[in-house]
Amino acid sequence: MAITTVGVIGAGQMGNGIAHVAALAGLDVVLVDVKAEAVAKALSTIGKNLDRQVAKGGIDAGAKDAAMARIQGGTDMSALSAADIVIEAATEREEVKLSIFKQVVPLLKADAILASNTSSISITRLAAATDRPHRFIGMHFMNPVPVMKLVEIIRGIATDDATFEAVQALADKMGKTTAVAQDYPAFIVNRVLIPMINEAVQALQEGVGNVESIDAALKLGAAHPMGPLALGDFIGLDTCLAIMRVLHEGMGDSKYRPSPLLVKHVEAGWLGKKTGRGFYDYSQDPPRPTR
Ligand SMILES: CC(=O)CC(=O)SCCNC(=O)CCNC(=O)[C@H](O)C(C)(C)COP(=O)(O)OP(=O)(O)OC[C@H]1O[C@@H](n2cnc3c(N)ncnc32)[C@H](O)[C@@H]1OP(=O)(O)O
Ligand SMILES: NC(=O)C1=CN([C@@H]2O[C@H](COP(=O)(O)OP(=O)(O)OC[C@H]3O[C@@H](n4cnc5c(N)ncnc54)[C@H](OP(=O)(O)O)[C@@H]3O)[C@@H](O)[C@H]2O)C=CC1
Repeated sequence: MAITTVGVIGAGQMGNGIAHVAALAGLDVVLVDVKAEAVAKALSTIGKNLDRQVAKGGIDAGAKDAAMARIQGGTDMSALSAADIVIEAATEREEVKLSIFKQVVPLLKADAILASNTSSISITRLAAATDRPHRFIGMHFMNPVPVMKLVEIIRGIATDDATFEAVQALADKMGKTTAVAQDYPAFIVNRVLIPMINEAVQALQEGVGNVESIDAALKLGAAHPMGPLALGDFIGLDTCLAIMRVLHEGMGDSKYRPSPLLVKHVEAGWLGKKTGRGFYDYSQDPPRPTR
């Protein structure tokens, strides 16, 4: 099945990145969110990120304009009826995703693929709540989507071969390399990465180091491009906590216990870069460590 139109649900940091890369790959994109402001912000971010690629000589201005023209943004879910595949990239909460699928499934083409960009939630369980478990799959992009090479593909227990092959071909067309993960809590990347971030928060809580020393230690001592606390802020601390909770519950092992300091940050609404404060204060330039 040839995919020419991609629907994206959720115009946050991942949704805008997925729309950006799909449009640049020559696909038509329908980007929907519950809030018109989120769609407007996403379109503006995509424009800025494409400008950056033009300025660096990666693409020409014509390619930017053509990509922008291929993206139709809005709040009307019925626009997704044109899509050959819909990639759900809304907030990492199972009840949000389930309510989206309930609303969207009746609008889709009979043979459309439904994919979730979930960071951690069972693909089999999400698929079972739709009318098409065989055409449901995990298509997990990494942040920032225009930069990171990987797409993790997660098959649910019912995902058929045609769906898997179509999604692998789509990832190729979008210039990504794929890694296949089995459907266990948080799959591969986040099974390893998010407990590392959680451990850095726990080390901060215990006073093993401060924000600056913990991030410097991993950047300079283990060649990570960002320190774990800056990376947590970049991902979103709400998303990190949601993933830890899925791991904790799904594996039933106390080693995945979320750090109480991570919980407190989320309770305070200090979700990281997207809210202006996390382990760093982003109102300062450069961002200032908060502890
Ligand atoms: C939670 C999950 O479910 C899964 C996940 O995604 S986990 C998170 C995975 N991501 C990571 O681990 C990211 C780690 N960090 C990095 O790789 C780097 O710090 C970074 C790529 C984000 C920034 O790199 P940097 O060298 O500090 O900055 P900078 O030089 O400005 O940018 C490098 C390139 O990325 C581009 N870029 C940076 N941020 C970007 C963004 N948000 N959107 C688009 N492009 C971006 C820049 O234009 C630049 O492009 P060129 O190479 O063509 O020049
Ligand atoms: N952040 C990351 O590094 C990565 C995240 N992911 C996954 O991608 C998904 C999105 O994450 P991310 O982009 O960071 O999150 P964001 O918080 O940036 O964006 C989520 C968007 O979804 C919107 N939304 C919420 N409910 C609905 C709904 N019912 N219908 C349509 N849109 C809705 C939100 O609106 P509002 O703000 O109004 O709630 C927001 O605009 C999550 O599943 C996450 O786990 C995957 C890889 C990396």
